[in-house]
Amino acid sequence: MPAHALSLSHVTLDVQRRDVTGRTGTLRVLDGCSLDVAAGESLTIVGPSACGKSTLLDVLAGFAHPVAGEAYADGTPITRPALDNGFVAPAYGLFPWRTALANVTFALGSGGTPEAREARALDALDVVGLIDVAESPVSELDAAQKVRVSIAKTLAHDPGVLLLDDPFAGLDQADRRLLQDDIIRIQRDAGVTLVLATSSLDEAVRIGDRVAVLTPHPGRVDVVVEVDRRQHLAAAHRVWTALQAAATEELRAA
Ligand SMILES: Nc1ncnc2c1ncn2[C@@H]1O[C@H](COP(=O)(O)OP(=O)(O)OP(=O)(O)O)[C@@H](O)[C@H]1O
Repeated sequence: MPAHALSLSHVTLDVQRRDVTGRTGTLRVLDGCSLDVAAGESLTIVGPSACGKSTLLDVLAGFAHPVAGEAYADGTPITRPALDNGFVAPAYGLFPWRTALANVTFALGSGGTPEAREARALDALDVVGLIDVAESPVSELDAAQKVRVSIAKTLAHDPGVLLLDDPFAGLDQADRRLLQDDIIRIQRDAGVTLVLATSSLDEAVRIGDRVAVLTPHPGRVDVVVEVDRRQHLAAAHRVWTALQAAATEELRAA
């Protein structure tokens, strides 16, 4: 599948919330967010907790719908989830009693022959480095391997886009590093457009060609920092400065 270009144009999104007294109210989660991601580019999103990173990914995945503005894939409005708009579901979406191979094959649905589905699933498991444990039940895999199965489930659909929501949170530092390197390789080899939300500044700068910094309450795209690989530290410093400014603003507003 060719990579898709994504864009958000002045996206504003509200959710209905119920407070402790049972009264419902409207919370503005995203406010006028605009962002362009070129086909084949890798963009990471970073920002303080609850600033709207997951919601922004949900809009790109077609799971959440703006009250104003629009999200586009290759210029076409994103109105519902599409399989080639590959959202990587968290690892807890796996069937633990099934093998890694069965989990990935199951995710492919019923199209084509069982042999063709199995071949695609094996290819995807090979890409994420799990061919040797393809026949192991997911319950026997470690946390990092479970994340890899989740990525394989999405890759098996040959998506034009990979959307990842803090996929490596909770993994230890070494596994996290290995998975970061792998996602960089997978994105380059497959040529997909990658959008990854993360709570880690280091991860954002390592993976992204550009890093979008979100400010909270409501979520706004504050700055987008271009990452020059030769000037890695300079990019990290610019993202950190933007994050500090967002945190200071939040403290003042509180
Ligand atoms: N469907 C919903 N119902 C109620 N509140 C929601 C809903 N979706 C998002 N929110 C609220 O919107 C805000 C932003 O949530 P979101 O999960 O997008 O932020 P985030 O940056 O991904 O957070 P974190 O880094 O903690 O995962 C939060 O205050 C959250 O509680």
